[in-house]
Amino acid sequence: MASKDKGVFSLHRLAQAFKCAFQGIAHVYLHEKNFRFHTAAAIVVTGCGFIFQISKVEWMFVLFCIFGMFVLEMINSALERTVDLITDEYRKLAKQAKDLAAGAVLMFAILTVLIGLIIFLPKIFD
Ligand SMILES: Nc1ncnc2c1ncn2[C@@H]1O[C@H](COP(=O)(O)OP(=O)(O)OP(=O)(O)O)[C@@H](O)[C@H]1O
Repeated sequence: MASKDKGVFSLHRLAQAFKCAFQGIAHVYLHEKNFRFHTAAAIVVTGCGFIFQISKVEWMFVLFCIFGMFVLEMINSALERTVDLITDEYRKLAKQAKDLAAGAVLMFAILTVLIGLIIFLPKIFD
């Protein structure tokens, strides 16, 4: 019966899903300083995009980096909370899980910096 109900489209359920998603975004913004740092960086980079009048394709790369960073940071935070929910003891697997997620964020941050340099450095020197 419950699985049947899930298949039925409901505006109320859709609104609930959006509400939960926005609560997640508000939570990560309020509780994760890295997320606030990414937000500040995103505002600066967006400003630079307008100042240097970057092309449509460059905007696509910039937006991909900005939203990719937000998404990864949120997944990292979700994983940290999940691990903390499972154990508050020191566990090798808990360390690996958290370090892997942090490593994924770092990898994307490096990509973001490289793309930023490729787009903005030539314009700065022009
Ligand atoms: N239960 C645990 N067992 C083993 N190692 C852990 C455990 N919890 C955390 N660690 C280690 O401590 C590091 C920091 O963990 P923590 O949960 O404090 O994340 P953080 O990087 O401080 O998070 P934030 O992004 O919120 O600053 C992890 O990357 C991991 O190496």
